Amino acid sequence: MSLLSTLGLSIRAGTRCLVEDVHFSLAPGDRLGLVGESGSGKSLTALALLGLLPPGLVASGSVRLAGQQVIGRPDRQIAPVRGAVAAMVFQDPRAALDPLMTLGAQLAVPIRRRAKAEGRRLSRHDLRDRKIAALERVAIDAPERVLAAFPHQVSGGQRQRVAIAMALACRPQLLIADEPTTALDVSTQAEVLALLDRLVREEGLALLFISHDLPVVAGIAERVAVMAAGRVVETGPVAEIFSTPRAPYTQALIAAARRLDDALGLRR
Ligand SMILES: Nc1ncnc2c1ncn2[C@@H]1O[C@H](COP(=O)(O)OP(=O)(O)OP(=O)(O)O)[C@@H](O)[C@H]1O
Repeated sequence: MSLLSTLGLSIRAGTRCLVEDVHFSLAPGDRLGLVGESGSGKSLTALALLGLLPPGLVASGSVRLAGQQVIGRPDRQIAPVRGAVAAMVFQDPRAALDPLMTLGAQLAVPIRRRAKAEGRRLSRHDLRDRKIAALERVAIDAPERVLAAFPHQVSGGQRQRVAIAMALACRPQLLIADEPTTALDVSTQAEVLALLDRLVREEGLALLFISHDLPVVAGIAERVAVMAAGRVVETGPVAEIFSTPRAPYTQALIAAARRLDDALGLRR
């Protein structure tokens, strides 16, 4: 059974259609990249998958998450499915983190929620051990210091690592990562991508990785869906999309990536 499947997913703001007729599916452990230029509808698609569209936007069609229909269901019915199955990492970890709470207090929230779902009570000692283990899992040096810090007191890369640790603390089956490295400098981007790649592999997670950057997507996903102007224009295995892109928009994306490689002297 698919973990996530969409069929004819459309999103409207009044009479304006922002996303149209999107369909794809993810089985447990699959890694799908959703690529497209800014404004093509990637983020709205991701939000609609979890029933998290902002007010004023309306989704139609079908989204099934772990067998449950998301579209048209009230949030109180979707929230437990969402919490048990999926977690999301965003472009700007500052938006996902509370600036007035220490990172340790924020990390405690999903750890406690997970323990409660498993019917366990955590002692202060257990909670601390789990917080440290969660930060070690995302390769944070000096976890004690990071737990005591507020978000502005650590680097952008460390903030994103904490956000990833919080997402994984829910023990999801599916991780949705929306431009998770775009706000980071180039060397930190590479480190966070390598970390995500390792964690997804080790935990056997399904991954929906969203980016405007086709080479980045190609490095982490097995299949790619290319979006342009609110529609999926092409879907296929990464190697096939690179070697024989059919849609003119995909051809242009690949040509642009190759020109950049040439300019940087990365291709011979
Ligand atoms: N709340 C909203 N109300 C109306 N239109 C919106 C709203 N949010 C997004 N849009 C519009 O929907 C379209 C798709 O936006 P979306 O954020 O999904 O694009 P994206 O591909 O994720 O782009 P980016 O990479 O820049 O985040 C854009 O034209 C955007 O302006």
